Amino acid sequence: MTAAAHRPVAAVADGVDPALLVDIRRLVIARDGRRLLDGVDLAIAPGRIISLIGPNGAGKSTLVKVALGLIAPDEGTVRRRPGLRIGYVPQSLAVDRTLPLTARRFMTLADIRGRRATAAEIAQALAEAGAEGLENRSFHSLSGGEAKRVMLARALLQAPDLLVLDEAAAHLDMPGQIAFYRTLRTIRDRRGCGILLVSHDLHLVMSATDHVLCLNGHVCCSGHPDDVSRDPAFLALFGPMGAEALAPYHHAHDHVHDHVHIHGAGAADDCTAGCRQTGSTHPHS
Ligand SMILES: Nc1ncnc2c1ncn2[C@@H]1O[C@H](COP(=O)(O)OP(=O)(O)OP(=O)(O)O)[C@@H](O)[C@H]1O
Repeated sequence: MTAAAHRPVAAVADGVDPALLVDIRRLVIARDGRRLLDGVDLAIAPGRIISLIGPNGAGKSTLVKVALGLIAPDEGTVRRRPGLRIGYVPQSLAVDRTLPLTARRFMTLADIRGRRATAAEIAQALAEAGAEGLENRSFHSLSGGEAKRVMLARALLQAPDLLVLDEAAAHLDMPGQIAFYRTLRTIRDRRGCGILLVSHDLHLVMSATDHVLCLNGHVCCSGHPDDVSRDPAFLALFGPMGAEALAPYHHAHDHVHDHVHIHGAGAADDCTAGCRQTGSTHPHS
């Protein structure tokens, strides 16, 4: 964590919705004279699953770091609900394979507000994450899917108001991804927590998400998955394969990009074709 992580973020004086877990407005993050994020709004309410999608280098991880409080905004405001508890599930963990480490030990590496988790709490969290009975397994022997669920269980120990998952379904096969997203929805339903996902898996993201934010430095489009899937900006970014992965959607764009996007296979050369911004994730906008 950098020194910037400890800098206080600006508070929004007016129009604050105290129910929001995270409230980001007109965010600018600039590095080396380049705006990595430009004018981004993101509001995360309890009980909502929000997915960040976008091509490589779109700023998804940067936005997550801002939401987590690891990066302070250069412009704009970031407000987190006072006392907000965040559970973070990384894409993967680099754990020294020479270290003997059971799943239980792994889960106690982080304190729960100054104390160690009890065996019962660990068992309960593992069960909720769909990793029941893995306590005594070597962490290194777990499959990608099992390790992901143990990391989710560890995040649940924090009784999070907000779960943040970076590349939630990475390293999981299709059945594993479907099952994992189903687990996330169950957790959301049971706990009422907000969930912020970063994912490259358009199909699953769309099927499991309440709200999608399509980033490419700025918010290209956002809204319900059905709507985003018909947005010309989305189609320009992700091309025919993206269009196939998603239901058609309606969205008007009123800005024209002045830069070329990084695209996946089959994508258009850029998203100047009708890419005009009207979308916002913010209920106040
Ligand atoms: N500290 C930094 N200094 C300069 N540039 C940075 C810094 N951090 C990130 N970037 C750049 O900002 C852009 C966005 O990076 P970021 O990791 O947020 O994208 P991403 O959408 O998560 O990408 P990916 O899908 O490839 O993981 C990239 O071009 C990256 O090189």
